[in-house]
Amino acid sequence: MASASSANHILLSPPPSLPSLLPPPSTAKFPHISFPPRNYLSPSSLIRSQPHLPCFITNAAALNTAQSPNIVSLSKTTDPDHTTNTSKPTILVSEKLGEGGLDLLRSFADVECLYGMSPEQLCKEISRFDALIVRSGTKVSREVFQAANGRLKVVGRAGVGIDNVDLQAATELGCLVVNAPTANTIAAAEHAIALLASMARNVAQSDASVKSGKWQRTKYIGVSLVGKTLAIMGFGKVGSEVARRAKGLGMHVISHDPYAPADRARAIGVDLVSFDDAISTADFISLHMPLTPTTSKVFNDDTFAKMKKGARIINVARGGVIDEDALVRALESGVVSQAALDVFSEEPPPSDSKLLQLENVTLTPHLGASTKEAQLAPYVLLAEKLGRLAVQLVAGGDGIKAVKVVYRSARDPDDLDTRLLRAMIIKGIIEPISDSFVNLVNADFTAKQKGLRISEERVVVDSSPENPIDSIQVLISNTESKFASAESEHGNVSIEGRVKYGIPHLTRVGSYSVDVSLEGNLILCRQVDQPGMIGQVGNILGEQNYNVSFMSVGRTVKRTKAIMAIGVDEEPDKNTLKKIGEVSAIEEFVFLKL
Ligand SMILES: NC(=O)C1=CN([C@@H]2O[C@H](COP(=O)(O)OP(=O)(O)OC[C@H]3O[C@@H](n4cnc5c(N)ncnc54)[C@H](O)[C@@H]3O)[C@@H](O)[C@H]2O)C=CC1
Ligand SMILES: O=C(O)C(=O)COP(=O)(O)O
Repeated sequence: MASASSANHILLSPPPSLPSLLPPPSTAKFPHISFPPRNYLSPSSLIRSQPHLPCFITNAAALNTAQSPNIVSLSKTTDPDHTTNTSKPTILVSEKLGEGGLDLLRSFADVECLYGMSPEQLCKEISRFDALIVRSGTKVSREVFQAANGRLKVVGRAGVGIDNVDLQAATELGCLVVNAPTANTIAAAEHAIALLASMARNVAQSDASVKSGKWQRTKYIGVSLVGKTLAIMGFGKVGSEVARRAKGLGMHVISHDPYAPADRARAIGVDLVSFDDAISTADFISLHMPLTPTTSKVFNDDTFAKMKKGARIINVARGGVIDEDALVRALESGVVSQAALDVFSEEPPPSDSKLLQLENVTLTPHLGASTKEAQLAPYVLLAEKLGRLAVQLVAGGDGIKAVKVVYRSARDPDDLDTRLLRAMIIKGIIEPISDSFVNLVNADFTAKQKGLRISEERVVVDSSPENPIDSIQVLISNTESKFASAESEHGNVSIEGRVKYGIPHLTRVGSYSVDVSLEGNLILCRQVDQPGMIGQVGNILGEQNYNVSFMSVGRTVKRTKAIMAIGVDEEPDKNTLKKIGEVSAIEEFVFLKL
């Protein structure tokens, strides 16, 4: 998949069987790295909000490090005149990212956030930076790469679409471009469905009408979705999620995508059809292809003319795939009866854009990726916490040789890219017992160096396909636990966790079920399952003013043995822990720092 062509370039072509963000074959020369489709575990959210790692490092993990000179050199910064060396790389963030993400970037780089720059300002500033992080609002043009004067090594796109980055110029000028293609997939799909349903029922229009004092029940009679045909144009990550949801609404779903595998579509009950068949038979047309030279203005006078009269269009992809003047004409003539648009060829659209004036158009300001969930990476956090917890359960910690990770998910195992999770588990295991700083780039290498073998298993389970992962289990074999109850029947130290309501939870220790959020500190006790245990331990902690944040009791058989998981805000002193250990019904206990 990856190949290096010269000292300064990382060249990647999409995996042969997978659709890429870019149209094959010409883009194989671009230095853009894309991940397999339907990988919900990408680090997009990291860069957006809680990054343990920035996106460009993440993407570099797809490569052999020997093939990634740009990444390697990022840690050594030279000014444009090559006169001074600084120890930290410099990163320019030109659009808003979450504070957690910025903090992490700041831990290894000098980060400057300059939001709302004009193109001229960006060109003026860029030569001071080794890396640039953008979202969809910054145009990284040839001029920007040229103005960088050779210093800019990587452009990280915190999101999917990389149409705002001049990839050709990046290639020519030796700059790596990476994106984070998956964390906002669900957000974008849900937004498409929101627009589909609200358009069909005139929600935005009637809302404005009621708020202006009117009560127009007849004017806003809508159309039903059930039994209608929806054409998904671009059956990639977002498109296929829209398809799943539309099937749930009782729609007949077809799709056009020249590169999508038919069996993947069939598995969701979607027929892949030609472009003309899709647009001529659909009642609703939802756009999910990338903006490329091939797809630019692919919806134009000619194609609108082929549509079923009165078709309705949703665009959560890119404004540029539609010729907006042609759309206005189609809307005015009734060829297209309604449109719901999240994206525009120019953002924000100019105030005199006709699209802003037509009542049969619903508009949102590029909100596709803007959900709280798309900005978080709870699974990544879960993975790290499980690693951290597992290592603390091992007697003598650093003797760990083999770790097995079991990912349970309703999704096809081939769709589960676990690189980031594996890296975070390794980080969680290694960092507490060594001085190493582990990130996605060096995780596998560091594990190998420490003689740690990591094996992974993906198990399909019957759970909600909405969740990328149902649970993650970390097993450490050939070792003794300092908390014997954490050992499974096969003698492995075993813990399991899930993301619940967006928060990582510990759900199993050994063969005991528990249910505690992985925050703060944790005391695990095994005791005789009898009344009054929670009170006794709670009192000991309370007497010393230690605040208990949660408690959960798990047992295998009633009135025999139970595990109590107690969350505490602060680390109890030795004396308090000793007192807990002296409670007669408590057989063993361990204090764990999360
Ligand atoms: N509104 C928003 O906030 C968001 C917008 N997006 C946009 O959605 C687009 C799709 O995102 P993903 O599904 O993650 O990308 P993806 O790469 O998984 O899917 C794109 C699909 O389009 C197909 N395609 C390429 N050329 C085509 C053509 N001429 N006709 C039909 N299909 C074609 C590809 O084969 C691929 O299957 C992104 O490129 C981005 O521009 C993505 C996330 C959020
Ligand atoms: O990820 C994408 O392609 C998007 O369109 C989201 O853009 P944003 O990061 O919200 O500016």
